[in-house]
Amino acid sequence: MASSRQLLKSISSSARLFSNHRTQNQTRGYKVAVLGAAGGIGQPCGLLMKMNPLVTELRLYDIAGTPGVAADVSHINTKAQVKGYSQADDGEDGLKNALKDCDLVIIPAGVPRKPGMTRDDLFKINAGIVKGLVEACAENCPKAMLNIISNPVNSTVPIAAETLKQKGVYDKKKLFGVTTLDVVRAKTFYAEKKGLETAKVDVPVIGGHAGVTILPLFSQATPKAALTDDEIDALTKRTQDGGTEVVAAKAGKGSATLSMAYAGALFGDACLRAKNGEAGVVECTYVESDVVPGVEFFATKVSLGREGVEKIHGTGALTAYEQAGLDGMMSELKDSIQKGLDFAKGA
Ligand SMILES: NC(=O)c1ccc[n+]([C@@H]2O[C@H](COP(=O)([O-])OP(=O)(O)OC[C@H]3O[C@@H](n4cnc5c(N)ncnc54)[C@H](O)[C@@H]3O)[C@@H](O)[C@H]2O)c1
Ligand SMILES: O=C(O)C[C@H](O)C(=O)O
Repeated sequence: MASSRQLLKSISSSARLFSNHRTQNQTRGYKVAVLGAAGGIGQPCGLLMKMNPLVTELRLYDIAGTPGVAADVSHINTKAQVKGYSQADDGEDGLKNALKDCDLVIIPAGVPRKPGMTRDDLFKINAGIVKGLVEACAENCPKAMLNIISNPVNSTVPIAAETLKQKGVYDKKKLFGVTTLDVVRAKTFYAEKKGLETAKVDVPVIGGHAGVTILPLFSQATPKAALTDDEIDALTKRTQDGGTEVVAAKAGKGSATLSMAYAGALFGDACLRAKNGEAGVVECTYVESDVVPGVEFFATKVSLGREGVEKIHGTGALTAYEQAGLDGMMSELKDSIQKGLDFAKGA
């Protein structure tokens, strides 16, 4: 068992995940808000963003409960100043003040799945929550990068895009659906299967974030390891069903929270590093894209820069199995995008 000294050492070296680049770039400080900050994802995500040296102000917003979360997180001895805002304590000003001039807004607000539900079953409640929060972002921090975690991501990102358009502040370079957890899972499952060092593994995941729309590209995984067709099929299905695996294991107590907070903090950090001028920041993310004809939003590898999306990469060469996966997701992805756009347009 690790001694507490070893444990602390390992936590601080994970914290260096967030700080390796800072010797080369002049470090600026950024204002970051987490909306839904008292929730299962919001609390650990707030904690991880408090550990990020690029964050100077961390605003934690939820309907209720955020003053307690903020007081707790604020005692951690890193430089970010933490403040909690809630509708219950601050009324309408809570959200406004949480968002004022933010550089990055991370949104895990909304209800999670229970066993037997699809992500689309969350649309009824979460669509309105995301629309309302994005309207407030448009009014209070129109230049912020927005990281949308709330499900169904395939629809909530189009809702956010349309909402920002209606407010006259849409910048497609700054709106991201967070699909990092799919990448995290694909890397973990591939490394476990092939006995590889997990930290050195990369697996791109394209498409969207629900069932068959999640398409891991094991043909492009690095380091390369031989995989049989059956292994590829099993790894692909496990990645697509990763969220459902957690929902089933939690047996009615929600969906992935800790691994999502980790993934959300990694993606948030990538946005901040790019904003801070670090070169070569590339992440898979669901953005407005013309890589695949017929769908307006799609996840592939994206190079990030100071202003957000710098370059959207293509899918790369696909195997016949992957091409079939891409063809097979199109109608679901199209429908989910249209559903989001229609909702935001009030159609
Ligand atoms: N993108 C992904 O990969 C991914 C992964 C896991 C979960 N999720 C999604 O993230 C969302 C949150 O999951 P969770 O487990 O944290 O749920 P949770 O219920 O534990 O927390 C959600 C929080 O959002 C808050 N909230 C609701 N409406 C709000 C509003 N209008 N303003 C501010 N806060 C509001 C709630 O009060 C609650 O504290 C769900 O929709 C879930 O499906 C996405
Ligand atoms: O599966 C869910 O409902 C939550 C999330 O989208 C996940 O992939 O874990």
